[in-house]
Amino acid sequence: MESLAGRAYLVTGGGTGIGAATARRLAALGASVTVVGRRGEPLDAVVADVERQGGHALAHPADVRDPAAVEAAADAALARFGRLDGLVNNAAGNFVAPAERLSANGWRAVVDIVLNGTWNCTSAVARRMIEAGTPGAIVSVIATYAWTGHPGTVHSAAAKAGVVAMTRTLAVEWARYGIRLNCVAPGPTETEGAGAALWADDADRERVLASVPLNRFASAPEVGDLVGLLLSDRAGYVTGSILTADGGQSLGTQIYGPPIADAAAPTASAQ
Ligand SMILES: CCC/C=C/C(=O)SCCNC(=O)CCNC(=O)[C@H](O)C(C)(C)COP(=O)([O-])OP(=O)([O-])OC[C@H]1O[C@@H](n2cnc3c(N)ncnc32)[C@H](O)[C@@H]1OP(=O)([O-])[O-]
Ligand SMILES: NC(=O)C1=CN([C@@H]2O[C@H](COP(=O)(O)OP(=O)(O)OC[C@H]3O[C@@H](n4cnc5c(N)ncnc54)[C@H](OP(=O)(O)O)[C@@H]3O)[C@@H](O)[C@H]2O)C=CC1
Repeated sequence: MESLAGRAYLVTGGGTGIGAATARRLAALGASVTVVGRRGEPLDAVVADVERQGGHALAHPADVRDPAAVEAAADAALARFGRLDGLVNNAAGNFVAPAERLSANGWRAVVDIVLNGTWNCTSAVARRMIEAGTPGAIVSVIATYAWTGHPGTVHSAAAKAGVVAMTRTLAVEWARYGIRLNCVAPGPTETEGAGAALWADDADRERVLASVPLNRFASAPEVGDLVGLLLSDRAGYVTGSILTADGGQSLGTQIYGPPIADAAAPTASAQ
């Protein structure tokens, strides 16, 4: 099993869903975690949880769209834990809107959080690591529609594609500092945020489920595990890569022969 003992990471969107599960996972692997998000309350709950398990965590409310607030978050993490070994870019905003009805502000809100926010955090954390001579790793949580596209979420698809290009560019540029950058691309994952934004009713959920060959949603902790793996030394030769964990969704569904639902295959479990 990988270990992150003694290391310190910043996790954006660390108060809910995949971000909270990731923060808990990193803490369980021995890392100190600074969780960042706009609302203080969910961040505090994650910190309390980590501390109950004997770990170390800090809540720092900040909007990733605000470069000064992100700089302050990185400073607070350094001041508290004395080092920064990397970052998880997990904060995001999303909603379904037909592109022809998407307002300029709607586009800007999502692209600012996902693309500019990722840059603000990546730049703030990496500059401090470079200055301190600390090698480390950055993982950004994207979505497979960064390369397939996704009708209904053009803002998010375009922004996540930008994060992929940023990751690949900086993986080469910052290799000389020992900083690895990778992405995790989860498929539909059971979280309140995604549920509200993307599959608000049963019919939507069923449609999403039917698009996944493994026929289930991912859980937030299993995505958090993969982030932990990519941050760890077990992935020490992995950089500029995308780890897809989407139950096969981006490969499409069977269109020839009988529908998969008619076959007597068991439902895949999380084990
Ligand atoms: C495979 C699955 C992949 C999953 C990926 C995920 O990311 S899941 C993660 C999911 N988790 C989350 O998404 C959690 C975080 N999400 C959020 O904070 C919000 O959803 C946010 C992204 C809108 C940002 O909030 P904010 O306070 O910065 O912004 P604001 O409220 O001021 O609005 C700005 C503009 O957007 C407009 N607009 C908003 N909604 C809709 C809509 N449904 N329809 C149309 N338009 C909409 C709104 O009208 C306004 O434009 P206007 O009227 O001025 O022209
Ligand atoms: N769930 C899914 O099916 C999938 C999710 N993903 C990706 O996983 C990541 C996590 O999503 P998920 O856990 O599902 O959803 P959540 O809505 O739970 O997570 C989004 C987090 O981002 C934070 N956030 C949003 N805007 C900002 C901002 N401007 N500044 C700082 N923090 C912000 C939110 O906290 P707050 O509101 O307090 O700021 C929240 O904690 C996202 O990158 C998403 O795109 C990818 C593929 C599938």
